[in-house]
Amino acid sequence: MTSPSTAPSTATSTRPGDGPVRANRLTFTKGHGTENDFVLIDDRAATLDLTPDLVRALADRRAGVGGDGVIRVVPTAELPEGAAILAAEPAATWFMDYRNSDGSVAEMCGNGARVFAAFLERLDLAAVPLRLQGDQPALAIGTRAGVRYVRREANGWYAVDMGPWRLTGGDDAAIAGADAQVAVAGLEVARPALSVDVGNPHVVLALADVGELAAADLSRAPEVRPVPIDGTNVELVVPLGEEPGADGVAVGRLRMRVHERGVGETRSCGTGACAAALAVRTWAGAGAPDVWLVDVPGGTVRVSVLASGHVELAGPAALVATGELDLSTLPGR
Ligand SMILES: N[C@@H](CCC[C@H](N)C(=O)O)C(=O)O
Repeated sequence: MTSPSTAPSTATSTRPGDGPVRANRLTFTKGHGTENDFVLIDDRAATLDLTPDLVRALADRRAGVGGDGVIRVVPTAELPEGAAILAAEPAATWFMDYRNSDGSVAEMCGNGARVFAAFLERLDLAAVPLRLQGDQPALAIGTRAGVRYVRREANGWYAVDMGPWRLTGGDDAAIAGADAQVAVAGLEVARPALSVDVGNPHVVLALADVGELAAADLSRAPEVRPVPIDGTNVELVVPLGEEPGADGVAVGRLRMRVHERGVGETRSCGTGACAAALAVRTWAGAGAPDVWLVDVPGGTVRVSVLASGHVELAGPAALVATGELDLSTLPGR
């Protein structure tokens, strides 16, 4: 993404103008960001009817390809929300159509945005006019939460400007440090928690130590009160203190597990890492670090609170396989 010449040109399995399905076989790529894994579909021709049933079948880990979600590349102009996105940013020509593994639609996926950028590079679709973020070239992408900008770092990580964030409960929640109660199986009492909106909804609760974090049973959805109307992602965090960053400025660190809306427990959640860092930073008060390393079961991501009022997520993205799925083998087809 730093320049068109860095985009790999191999394994482009769909020709421009083709749909992803030929002879009832769907071409897909499998990718992950810190083991939050996705089935990626090149639908640049916007011909695929990505129904909830098809999403569930693709994401099925036994009868399908398997993934926490499905991500479709589609021209932004083809989406109902596309006109508003393109009016805000004409360079956001490609839209990340993200679906949870249960078939539901979500506004945003942070790990998915990095993997989406890597997939656009693989497809040679990332050499669109790049926008400057500060002095860095960045790829603009359309999402249901609005335009997002992705840039490549020297270490190969992708950094996503995740846009504005807010504590859902406003100043009162910031002062109290909580606006919800969450009961988690395996933990004895319900805990106070802080709701954070980073384009999609999150509720973050702090646990005493890594022993408690390990004891939490996330095979069932935590019970959140008051019940969020649209559901929520829930992050369990253990703050691990501060450490010196590369430039000598203190960096915060925390460990996190997550139960994702529409999925279940996953090995990483990018928006969840942002929400977790923002909650822990709020609890820590004035002088807390702006940069946080978030350790998740699938690796580590970096969250930075930007002076612009946005939050940035950085981490790896990997494309691990490309193949064809025989759609006639899927249930109901
Ligand atoms: N894993 C994603 C978040 C995906 C959406 C989420 N499950 C929701 O329904 O809001 C991430 O990396 O952010």
